Amino acid sequence: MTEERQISKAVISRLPRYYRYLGELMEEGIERISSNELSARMKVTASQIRQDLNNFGGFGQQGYGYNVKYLYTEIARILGIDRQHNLIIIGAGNLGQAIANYTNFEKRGFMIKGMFDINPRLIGLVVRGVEIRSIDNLEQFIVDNEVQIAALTIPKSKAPEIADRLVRAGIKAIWNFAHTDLNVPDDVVVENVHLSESLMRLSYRVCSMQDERERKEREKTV
Ligand SMILES: NC(=O)c1ccc[n+]([C@@H]2O[C@H](COP(=O)([O-])OP(=O)(O)OC[C@H]3O[C@@H](n4cnc5c(N)ncnc54)[C@H](O)[C@@H]3O)[C@@H](O)[C@H]2O)c1
Repeated sequence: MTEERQISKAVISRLPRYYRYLGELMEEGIERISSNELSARMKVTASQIRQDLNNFGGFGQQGYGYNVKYLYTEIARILGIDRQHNLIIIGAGNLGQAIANYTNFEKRGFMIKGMFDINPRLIGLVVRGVEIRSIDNLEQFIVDNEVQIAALTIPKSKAPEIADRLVRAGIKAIWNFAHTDLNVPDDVVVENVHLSESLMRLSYRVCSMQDERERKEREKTV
């Protein structure tokens, strides 16, 4: 993974989208694609695509385009989704159970090994084959199951304390859904997922468009 360290965060953040489009191309039986065709599908400029994909030694060939399967496999390798990651979910409420019920994570190599909660009414229940366990058994479970990633779907007031426990137990990656920023050591990565922030961005865009339409209407009537 040494060469990947130089790739900018912006490029890395775009790779999952390339991966999704390439997967769709493979499903359609398309074996190769030019940057122009990919650009039309993805609605990003062909030069952006060339720049992004050139980071990996240029999978494209003049006059041939990109080999879809090769690019798909390489991006999977770069993202590390060609290997298995063991994952646990902390907080087996609405969101935790929704994540456990989603089957596609396993197809990407993310194996949900266990769920943890403090609610005695939930402990012992099984969600799509994944048992909900007492948080008391967290540390031992992490070691026994070589868990690398923990999804945090607990109230924000509990998140810092649980994050500390996870880090002490050896967790290296936290998928944080709790609405709070976590303080973790440098060798632990956190990916925050906040649906409400995404909705706020959507709100801004829809309101801006509406304001613009109203401004134009007013100009017409003046
Ligand atoms: N990031 C997002 O986009 C997003 C979206 C929805 C909800 N959330 C947040 O995710 C969290 C969960 O939401 P929800 O709707 O599933 O809530 P929920 O109340 O249904 O589930 C929370 C679960 O966490 C458990 N819990 C509480 N303290 C715990 C602890 N110390 N250890 C283990 N388990 C503990 C509770 O018993 C409960 O089962 C909330 O903080 C919510 O604000 C985030």
